[in-house]
Amino acid sequence: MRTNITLEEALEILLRQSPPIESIHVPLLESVGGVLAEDVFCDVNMPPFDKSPLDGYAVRSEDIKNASRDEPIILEVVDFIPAGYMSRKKVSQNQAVRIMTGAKLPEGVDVVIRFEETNFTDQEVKIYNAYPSGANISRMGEDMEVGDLVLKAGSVIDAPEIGILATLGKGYVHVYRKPRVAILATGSELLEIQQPLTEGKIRNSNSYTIAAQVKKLGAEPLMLGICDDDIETIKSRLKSTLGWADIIITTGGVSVGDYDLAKEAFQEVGAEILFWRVKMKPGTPIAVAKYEDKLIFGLSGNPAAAYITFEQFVRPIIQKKAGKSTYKFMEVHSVLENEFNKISSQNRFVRAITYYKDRKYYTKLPEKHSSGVLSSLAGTNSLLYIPAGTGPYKAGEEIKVQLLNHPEVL
Ligand SMILES: Nc1nc2c(c(=O)[nH]1)N[C@H]1C(S)=C(S)[C@@H](COP(=O)(O)OP(=O)(O)OC[C@H]3O[C@@H](n4cnc5c(N)ncnc54)[C@H](O)[C@@H]3O)O[C@H]1N2
Ligand code: MOO
Repeated sequence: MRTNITLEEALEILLRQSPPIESIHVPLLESVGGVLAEDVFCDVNMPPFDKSPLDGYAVRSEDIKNASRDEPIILEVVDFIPAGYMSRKKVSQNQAVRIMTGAKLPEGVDVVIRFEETNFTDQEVKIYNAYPSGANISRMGEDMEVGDLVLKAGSVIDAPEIGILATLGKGYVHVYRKPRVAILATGSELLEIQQPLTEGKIRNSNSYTIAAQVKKLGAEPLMLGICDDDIETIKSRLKSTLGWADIIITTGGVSVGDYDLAKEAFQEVGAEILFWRVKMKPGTPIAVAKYEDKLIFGLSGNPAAAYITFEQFVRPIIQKKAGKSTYKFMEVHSVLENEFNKISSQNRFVRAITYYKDRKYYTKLPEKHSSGVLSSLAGTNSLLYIPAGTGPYKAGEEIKVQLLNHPEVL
């Protein structure tokens, strides 16, 4: 078992252990939020024909090359083409067709002129300007061409991707199955959230915070409830979910206390501990084990430590298992608005609120930031990264923050 490793080493070990899970075939709209498991190539030109992007008149540029305000060119209107219909006529010299947005251009024309720039009757149209050949025409294939790689495996499916897949006629799509994440809160001090508080007890908030984090990533959480600091109970809860879950997260019981039993329980159900303790604050005592192709994360019971270590370690693994091709946060340089005096011998993440104003990022830190404090996480959207040995930081200094709601753009 490796211990006291760096953040980078921990992530490398975890990413190595996390191939994507299998793909499934789902109806198009059910794929929203999922990750595409196949490269999608275009098999139809879009648009499939040269079309008019305007309501107006399709004409021959040659006929109108001498048009001016004082001496407009008059063309004979020989047809009318609504979208969805096509003209059988070939447009000849000094002729025009009235055409609607989206309609296929008839043979012979090479310019479309919007209504507002013309004067017209049913029989003829007056043109006041010359236009170069090709003006106001949407060319066949200008959006997508046959053979184009339009969506890459690993892309997250959002509304635009759904539109593209619909354009290509895909009623069903291959996506990676959502990772299943079981969550167990260990600690004899814990009560279910509906229970009234009794002496020495607190409610289990961690499972809910983590289930929300899992849900936000598009994965499937399953809360296994609370369990006493009793190794047999922890083991039986783990065993009951090893068949279902791709990832198990426990909170509490990973430090060095008499009742810190998580690691032992992981080993006794047959999992191999990959590492215990990472050089970071908060959440140092994190333990991770591997059981077949599943990972078991033992996170600190401290609510903010659990939240932050989830973001650093569990989130990238859920994303990688879900088939995503990016699983880092966007990192930006930002101006610190308040001072941060703590000097740490370990890398530290501090919850923060980061905003953008006048072409700069600014970051403010809530007053409370200890790993046992949950309340000040509310409203935060970023983590200030403090490398080991640096600090104190003064207000106005430039610092680096991770934006928790923005993935890195490749
Ligand atoms: N002698 C030492 N003691 C501790 C050390 C150490 O190095 N030496 N490390 C400290 C650090 S740092 C952390 S972090 C904690 C981690 O401890 P555990 O992971 O074993 O967590 P617990 O002791 O079970 O709980 C910590 C704290 O969080 C509360 N908690 C637990 N579960 C929940 C839950 N589901 N919802 C809300 N709150 C929860 C729990 O009551 C404790 O107050 O160890 C330090 N000790
Ligand atoms: O590692 Mo602990 O979460 O700092 O208190």
